[in-house]
Amino acid sequence: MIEEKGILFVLSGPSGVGKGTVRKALFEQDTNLQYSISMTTRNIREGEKDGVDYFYRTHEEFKEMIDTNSLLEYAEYVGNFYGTPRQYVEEMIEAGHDVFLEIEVQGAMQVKKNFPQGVFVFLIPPSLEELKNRIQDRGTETEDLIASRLQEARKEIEMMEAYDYVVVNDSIDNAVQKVQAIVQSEHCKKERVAKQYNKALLEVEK
Ligand SMILES: Nc1ncnc2c1ncn2[C@@H]1O[C@H](COP(=O)(O)OP(=O)(O)OP(=O)(O)O)[C@@H](O)[C@H]1O
Ligand SMILES: Nc1nc2c(ncn2[C@@H]2O[C@H](COP(=O)(O)O)[C@@H](O)[C@H]2O)c(=O)[nH]1
Repeated sequence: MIEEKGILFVLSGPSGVGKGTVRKALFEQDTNLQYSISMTTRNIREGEKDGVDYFYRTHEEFKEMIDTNSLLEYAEYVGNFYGTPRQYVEEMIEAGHDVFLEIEVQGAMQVKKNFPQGVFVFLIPPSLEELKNRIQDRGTETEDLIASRLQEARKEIEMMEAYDYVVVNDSIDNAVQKVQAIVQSEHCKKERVAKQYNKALLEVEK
């Protein structure tokens, strides 16, 4: 019989589009998904918690993770490093759990190269004006950093064709519903493939 592995979902999109907001709302509905907490060298923001929002690390500690091949992917983004701890993701997937990554585009493309069976979802804003308003209203970045993140956003949006799905985050409810539908549909696909495979195996064994 085919071993049931978990599905790796990757959510990307420009900074401020609402990835974290959509993911948190999705996790309130879908308790079967496991969130992979990333490592970062950026400073902790007010209200964030180490080990919940990120594992906050020094540049030296992050470099050590790179050197020991402990990251599934990593990227430098607007002056800081971000990466996905490899062991957690691999163990969860092997054990049959679905894992959810919330990462920027360079990292997502590394995952796509090494783990093409993943499901890649790109979240876009209704407009660039609205994206700017969302980052500004969040109030976590200086004007300079907002400008750098918006500059990155233009490059990132050009990459959306590399993704399996594109979802517009117009309202949070709409976006969550669509991402939830993607998760369910990928599950149905996986179950159908497993059933077909197991049926074919039984035929061969007859
Ligand atoms: N559909 C929406 N309509 C209006 N505001 C939204 C919507 N989705 C998210 N927001 C708001 O936009 C801001 C940015 O959202 P969030 O922090 O989730 O973005 P993000 O993509 O995770 O950003 P980053 O990549 O920088 O971590 C937040 O203040 C959030 O409340
Ligand atoms: N390549 C990766 N990108 C990541 C990871 N964790 C988060 N991110 C992305 O970085 C930017 C900036 O995040 P912020 O918290 O400083 O606003 C954003 O697009 C995140 O999704 C990761 O492990 N790898």
